[in-house]
Amino acid sequence: MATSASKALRTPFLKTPSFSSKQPLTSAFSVALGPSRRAVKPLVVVISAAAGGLDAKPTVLVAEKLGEAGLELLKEFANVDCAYNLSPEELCTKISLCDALIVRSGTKVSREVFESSGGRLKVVGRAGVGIDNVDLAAATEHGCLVVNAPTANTVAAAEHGIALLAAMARNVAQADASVKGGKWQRNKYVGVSLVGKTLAVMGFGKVGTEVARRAKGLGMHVIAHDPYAPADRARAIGVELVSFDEAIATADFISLHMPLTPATSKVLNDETFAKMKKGVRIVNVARGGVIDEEALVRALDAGIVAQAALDVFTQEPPPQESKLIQHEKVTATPHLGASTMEAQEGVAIEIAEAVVGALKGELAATAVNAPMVSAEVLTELKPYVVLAEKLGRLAVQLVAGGSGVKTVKVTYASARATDDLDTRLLRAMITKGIIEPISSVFVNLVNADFTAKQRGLRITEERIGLDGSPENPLDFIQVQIANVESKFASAISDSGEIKVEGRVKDGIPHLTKVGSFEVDVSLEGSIILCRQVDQPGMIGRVGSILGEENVNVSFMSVGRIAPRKQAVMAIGVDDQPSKQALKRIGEVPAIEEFVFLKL
Ligand SMILES: NC(=O)c1ccc[n+]([C@@H]2O[C@H](COP(=O)([O-])OP(=O)(O)OC[C@H]3O[C@@H](n4cnc5c(N)ncnc54)[C@H](O)[C@@H]3O)[C@@H](O)[C@H]2O)c1
Ligand SMILES: O=C(O)[C@H](O)COP(=O)(O)O
Repeated sequence: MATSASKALRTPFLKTPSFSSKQPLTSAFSVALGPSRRAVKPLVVVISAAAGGLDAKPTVLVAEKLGEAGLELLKEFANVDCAYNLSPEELCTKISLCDALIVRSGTKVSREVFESSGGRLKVVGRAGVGIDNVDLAAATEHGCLVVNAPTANTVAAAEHGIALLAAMARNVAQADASVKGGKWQRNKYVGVSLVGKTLAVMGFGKVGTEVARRAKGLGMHVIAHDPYAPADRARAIGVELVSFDEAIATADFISLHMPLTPATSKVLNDETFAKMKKGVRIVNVARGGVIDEEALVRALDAGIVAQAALDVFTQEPPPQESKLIQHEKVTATPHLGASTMEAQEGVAIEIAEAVVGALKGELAATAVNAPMVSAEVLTELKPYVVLAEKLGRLAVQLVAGGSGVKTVKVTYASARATDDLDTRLLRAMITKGIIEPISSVFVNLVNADFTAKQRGLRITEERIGLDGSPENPLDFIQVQIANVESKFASAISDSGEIKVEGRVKDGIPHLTKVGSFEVDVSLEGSIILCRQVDQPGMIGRVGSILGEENVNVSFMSVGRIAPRKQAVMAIGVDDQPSKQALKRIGEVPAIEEFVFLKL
């Protein structure tokens, strides 16, 4: 609680916003391996999640079958509730008792799920790649981290794609059904060869790349379309990246490997089927929604598409009477791409480690809805992260009640090149520091920008380039709040904003400027700021009041404009002073205003 007195305004102990008790925010890294197996180390920020009390274990709801090794890992750290085939209503009811949720593709993690969690759900783990069944916007708005397991099922999906490609080309499934039906139709099931044929891989990511590699081994000519894939990665395995139109117009086989997004939804439709080579064959192990399924039935009937092999469907399971799955030219499997023993074991371990790591606030798995910050950068920024949050907390507590905080300017002074200083984490922590003391909202790296925007808080960032050694990422951080009045008038800078500035010294964040006054107090415990007429004995007088009131002083510093003129005294205290102690400080004749700020 911030408390202040301004003799000029005669408003001692202004009522200020209270702190809500929230779970602590800790930072963690996560590590993901991309298709090139290069380590990418995204940062995630999650909350220790023992909602049942400090010592209670967190609860993880596993809503779809997960490999045993993953469950064992989870059980070492959390209470694990395996509850499969929950209805949406049952999931919403259960979720309020859970800190983490693990799903595969069969569970819709809708906005209602996040709303029903009452803020307890901190991590959603998707045991697989596709996160189209998770409402990411809702997760972000609720500060819930979403992690996935992006690498463990890549090979399984690619192998299933190749299996479908070959099975389709040689009518394996249809011929098998025919033999089991007592027939021997050798002429009916004459297939087509793969060798020498052109395969268009649509989506040249992890699975697409592995499919391309394998198809080349089968002697196919492989082209790929992916607007975001680097050409050199394709070239390295002898694949040419081409436009969408060229890919679909020249391919004998098309294999789909892009995510389902607004841009890829129904990307194969009447119009695009019409541009394909007559007799093209299509494999889909990506997502059903990338194909307009009714248009595919028309294209199959018209002979534009000779055959399709589908592992995924718009609706899963598809209705039994679906013309598509009943079509004799269609081979269908029930979303089996990731379903190998090896992949499921790998996915289970990958997601369990990610979720446990996230719940612990340690190294966690891949964050889907948080910015990526490398592990090295995070280690380096750690003390500045603390500084950023504390400066935000200080600045907002200096705002006079009734002044709405709308515009915040953050200045980073650094000798580093602009592209060598990632400030997203710092901005998120300043946002947290500013918003949390004045609301009941929980802010973390996941929802900081969203929460600021929602509250109409505009945070602008500016860099001051310094000469000198770029050894330290930052020299100082300055937070300014414009267009507000302050309950501590001395915090207003010459240009009219509340201004606080801080530096990291020996790994400890320090407050080094308030308004136009230089101070130096470590940002630990709480702070009392006093403006006084500079004169001998002030430190002693305030110090003895605090001593008599049993408040331990950790630090004291005086910043003044000139000897015997106005000065600001910053006092670091370990304990919260009583109202009586603050009243006595306010009664010291030379003190013109003071404020108590909780960090
Ligand atoms: N059937 C299964 O069981 C199964 C298993 C694993 C993955 N999948 C699905 O396969 C797909 C690919 O998975 P991944 O691990 O390779 O993902 P990935 O992110 O590594 O690759 C996806 C690629 O698609 C590209 N892309 C995005 N938009 C595109 C567009 N408009 N056109 C073309 N390319 C586009 C991306 O640039 C990326 O390179 C996902 O939809 C995933 O859910 C299915
Ligand atoms: O996106 C994925 O990882 C695959 O579609 C696998 O989904 P599943 O975990 O439901 O098998």
